[in-house]
Order: sequence, then structure tokens, then C-alpha cells
Amino acid sequence: MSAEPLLSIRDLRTVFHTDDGLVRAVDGVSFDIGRGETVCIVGESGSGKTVTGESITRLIRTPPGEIAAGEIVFDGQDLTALSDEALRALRGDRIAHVFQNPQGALNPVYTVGWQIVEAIRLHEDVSKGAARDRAVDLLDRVGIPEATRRFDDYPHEFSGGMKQRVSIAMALATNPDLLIADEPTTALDVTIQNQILSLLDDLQTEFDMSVLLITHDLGVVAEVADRVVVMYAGKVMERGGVFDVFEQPSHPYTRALLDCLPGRGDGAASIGGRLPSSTDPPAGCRFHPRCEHAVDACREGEQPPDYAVDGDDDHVVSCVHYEPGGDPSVVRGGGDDAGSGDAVDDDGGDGRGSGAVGTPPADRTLRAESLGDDGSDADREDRA
Ligand SMILES: Nc1ncnc2c1ncn2[C@@H]1O[C@H](COP(=O)(O)OP(=O)(O)OP(=O)(O)O)[C@@H](O)[C@H]1O
Ligand code: NI
Repeated sequence: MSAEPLLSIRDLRTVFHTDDGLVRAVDGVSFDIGRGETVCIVGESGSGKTVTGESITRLIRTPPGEIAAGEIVFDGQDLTALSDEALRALRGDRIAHVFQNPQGALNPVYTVGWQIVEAIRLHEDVSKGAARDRAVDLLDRVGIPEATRRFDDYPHEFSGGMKQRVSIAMALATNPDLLIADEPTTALDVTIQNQILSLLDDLQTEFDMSVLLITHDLGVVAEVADRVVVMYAGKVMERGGVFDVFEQPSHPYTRALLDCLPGRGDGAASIGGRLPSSTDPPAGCRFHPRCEHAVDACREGEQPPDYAVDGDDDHVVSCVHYEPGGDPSVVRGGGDDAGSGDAVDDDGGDGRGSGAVGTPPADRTLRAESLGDDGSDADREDRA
């Protein structure tokens, strides 16, 4: 039996009241984050990843947003029951956020050192001198060269990658139990991305924290996740240990996502069709209009419940083909469990074929596609 998770989200529903109707951005999401664990939420743009992460500490603007239902239990305490004031105290103390654009986390008119000192002193009664020493130490630990000298620099004097390091130092200032990082590397160029990811990995161990990493990039997931939550149109399609999900992707959506990874499936694949309307989603499984395995049962009623994959309660999938008495081989193909790729896995079913898991090198290509390369110049300035 595993210990009680640090964070436990149950049936979270977050909606936005808009002129076009009610947007069910997060529609019944459940997952846990264990202590010291990295959980990745992955899914296409618009699937509800950010809204999930921001619902945890109530960063959702209300109105138009509203956390309509669900439990968010953090270290034994239901956050949805806390006052705004109590939650504000928790945010940036025990739970910290890092965002895609570090610019937003830093105030342009103050030096980075001063901002980290303020973050420390806001949550802890320490002298200015002690806070200053800690801030320099934090800058040093997130890999800012000559931290003592750079303490007095302003945000604009740092490159994109260095700025993100500073915002991570700010997030760590209060020694949080949970760090929620929403696409923290997407705005950075590829080499810097990898540095930031491995930095987060190192810091997690060093600070003994849990990390919720939000990304649309399965390559990143393969590198850092312990567990994965695959979201689509506000719903969780599949979740489980990273090894299980990569080795035995069970929802057709997960399989389609993995097929888009170079080195798996046919690599160049993209998923046909697009996300359904956020105000008027289809009945049944939200993915059914794009699913090659859809049958009548997929088109009616609610999103299917979570079914255990091969009797494993830690690996669940929301797909009718996995209901008791169902036939998952419809999705997986006759006993072939690795990848969805008939194209790749000709080795017949032991699930450890050439295209199988955790082939992280492939991720570079995927990531490179979605990026600009402006970061590298800025980084050169940094060293100047
Ligand atoms: N303030 C808002 N008002 C109305 N709808 C919103 C608002 N914020 C988010 N949404 C909607 O909620 C849904 C989920 O958005 P969210 O930003 O969580 O997606 P995401 O998975 O993080 O996507 P991305 O990968 O692009 O960041 C989308 O349909 C989005 O349009
Ligand atoms: Ni997002």
C-alpha cells in the first residue's frame, strides 16, 4: 500500500461562463500526486491542462471562471473549502507555480535579488541579511553564474532561459511541497529547454518536492514523469505510471498521441480532426468523432468510467472497449501491446519491440518543431 498522496483531485469541474455558453474546461478530472513524485498532464492545446493546474490554487479568474465541483485534497486538507485568504497564504508558500512565460512572474522595475528576498520575507520571518543570503544561494542553485553579482540585476538583463531559472528560484523561495509548472520550457529554445527540465529534475530531489508538470510534449513526459495524466477536451482519457502508459498505451487518443512521436508509429503522423466544441461537446466519449475504433456505445451517454487496464488500478482508461467483458484487442490490435504501430511492431506481441518505450532521443525532434530559436542569441548576451 502506498502512502497517502500529497495531492488528491477528485471529480474536479471548472467552467467558464461566456457569451457563447458554458465552457466545461475541466469536466470531472481525478488524479493523485504522490510525495516526491512528478506527474505530467499531457494533451493537445485546449484540453484543459492549464485550467486544471490553476484550479488547484484557485488562480482561475472568477467570474468568468468557476470551480463548480470536486475535491482538491492537499496534505489532508480540502482546498476548495478554504477561504480566499487561507488559499493565498498556501499559494506561493507550500504550493508554487512556474509559468510558460517567466516575464509574467518577474516585476521589471525591481532587481531579481530584491524580488526573491521579498518572496522569502513574505512567508517567513527572517532578517533581510538572512533572506539575502538565501536568495543568492537559490540563484546559485538554479544555475545562475556569478549569483552574488547578478543579484542586483534587473529581469531584462537576463536571457529567456536565465529568466526562467530566476522564476524557478522565486518559486523555490518558500521551499514548497508542490511545484506546478505549466509549459515551463515552451518559450525557450531546445538546448535551454533540456537544461531547465533537468534542473527541475535535480531540484525536485534536492528540495524533496512533488511536481505537477503540464506539457503538450510526450517527449518531455518520457524524460521526467513518474506518472502521466492524458487529457482530452476536459476529460482524463488515461492515466497511469509512465512506463505502463508508454509501454501499453490503452486509450486510442493516447495511442494517437504516441504515434506522433518520431521513432514510434509512423512518426510523421498527426491526429486527424480537431478538438470538439468546448460549449457543446459530443455525447459519449469526447474523442469518438476522431476515433477509428468508435462503436455505437462510444457515441452515447457520458464519458466512459475509468476502467483498470489488465486489472491494474493504477493504470486506468476511459474507453468502452476496456469495460469488463469488453475486447481491448479492438484498440490494441491482436495482443500487440507496444505502440499502436503495426507499422513498427512486427515482432509480434511481446510488447518490447523496436518502437517501444522511453526512447527519449526522439523527443528532441518533436520539441524542435514547436519552437522558435530566439533564445540562443539572448543566451549569448547573458555570458557577455
Ligand atoms: N478565461 C476563459 N474564458 C473562457 N474559456 C476559457 C478561459 N480560459 C480557458 N478557457 C477554455 O478552457 C478550455 C481549456 O483551456 P486550457 O487553457 O486549460 O487548455 P490547455 O490544455 O492548457 O491548452 P494549451 O496547451 O494551449 O495551453 C479551452 O476550451 C479554453 O478555451
Ligand atoms: Ni495551457
